[in-house]
Amino acid sequence: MDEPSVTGPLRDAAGEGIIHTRALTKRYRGGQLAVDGLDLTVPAGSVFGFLGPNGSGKTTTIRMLMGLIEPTSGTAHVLGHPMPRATRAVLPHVGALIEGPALYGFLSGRDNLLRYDSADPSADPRTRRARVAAALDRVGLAAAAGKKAKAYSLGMKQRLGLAAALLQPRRLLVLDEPTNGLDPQGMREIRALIRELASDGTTVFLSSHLLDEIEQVCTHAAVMAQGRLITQGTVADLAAGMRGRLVVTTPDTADAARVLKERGVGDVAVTEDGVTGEPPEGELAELNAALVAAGVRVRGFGVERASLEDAFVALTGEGFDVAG
Ligand SMILES: Nc1ncnc2c1ncn2[C@@H]1O[C@H](COP(=O)(O)OP(=O)(O)OP(=O)(O)O)[C@@H](O)[C@H]1O
Repeated sequence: MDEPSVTGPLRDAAGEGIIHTRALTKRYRGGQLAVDGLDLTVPAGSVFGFLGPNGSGKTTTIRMLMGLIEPTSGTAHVLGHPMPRATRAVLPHVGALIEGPALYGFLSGRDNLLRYDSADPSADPRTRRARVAAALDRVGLAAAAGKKAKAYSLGMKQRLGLAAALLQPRRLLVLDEPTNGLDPQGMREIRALIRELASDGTTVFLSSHLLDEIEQVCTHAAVMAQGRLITQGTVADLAAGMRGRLVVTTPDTADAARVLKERGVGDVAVTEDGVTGEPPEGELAELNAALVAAGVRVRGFGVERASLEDAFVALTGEGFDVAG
């Protein structure tokens, strides 16, 4: 048996990331190329957003990372070990919430976790009750622990799934669309919980098709489209790569548009309450002064930061118009 054992501190192998893939590729039997030559590096301690529209290959990638399916070609390392070869050694250090938690509706939240933990050969039965109580507390389900899971809201079920992932100390949490199907309040709660989990050093890898979710929660992101990696980096760098947009709020839109064009501003567009354009290379204050000198009543003036959505559209040439 040449399966590597995970002893001592798990490595961020040679600084190569908690997750590291090279040319990772999956072609399903039907011929569908779901993941195509993926090179992914997830830094230790990051909250890493894996972003892409439905069908872009996120779940397939996660299933390869977790050793659930074999890649067609390429390699994947998790915590410094090759997957799927080291699956049994690596998975006890990874908390995963993939495709919704599998719950028994007739059991209470607490009993679901007790049952889940007792199915884990690496879990110590002597500390089981205490660990279950701590995990329930962590996700804010202590008060509802005795309720049957079928009476839980979707958000509570999702929290219970997270609690299951937290029953043991984890180096890495892998969450596949953790807020899918939740209402805005439920989404806020799960996002706050993810931030909190990350603040104690756990690396979190989460997939999402929601750009604003990635912007709110993640330090790093990778963008997928049609099985291919479009870009990866810090969220700040991805958005900063975009130049943003000049926004002038004014009732005098025609005059404002004329002045901006005269001053060489590109892509000038009139909106309901003003004019927008490409940010100028030169001094912003001079442009503002020119508007005022031309009698334009300027009520707001500035460059709006580009969003990750702008970055995505610019990178892929597509909108990010996918429904929940
Ligand atoms: N078991 C399978 N057999 C054949 N094709 C598959 C299988 N699973 C996924 N696919 C296809 O592979 C592509 C990528 O799917 P995948 O589920 O990885 O994308 P995703 O980004 O996770 O999307 P979603 O958010 O909808 O799950 C899709 O075209 C999908 O139809």
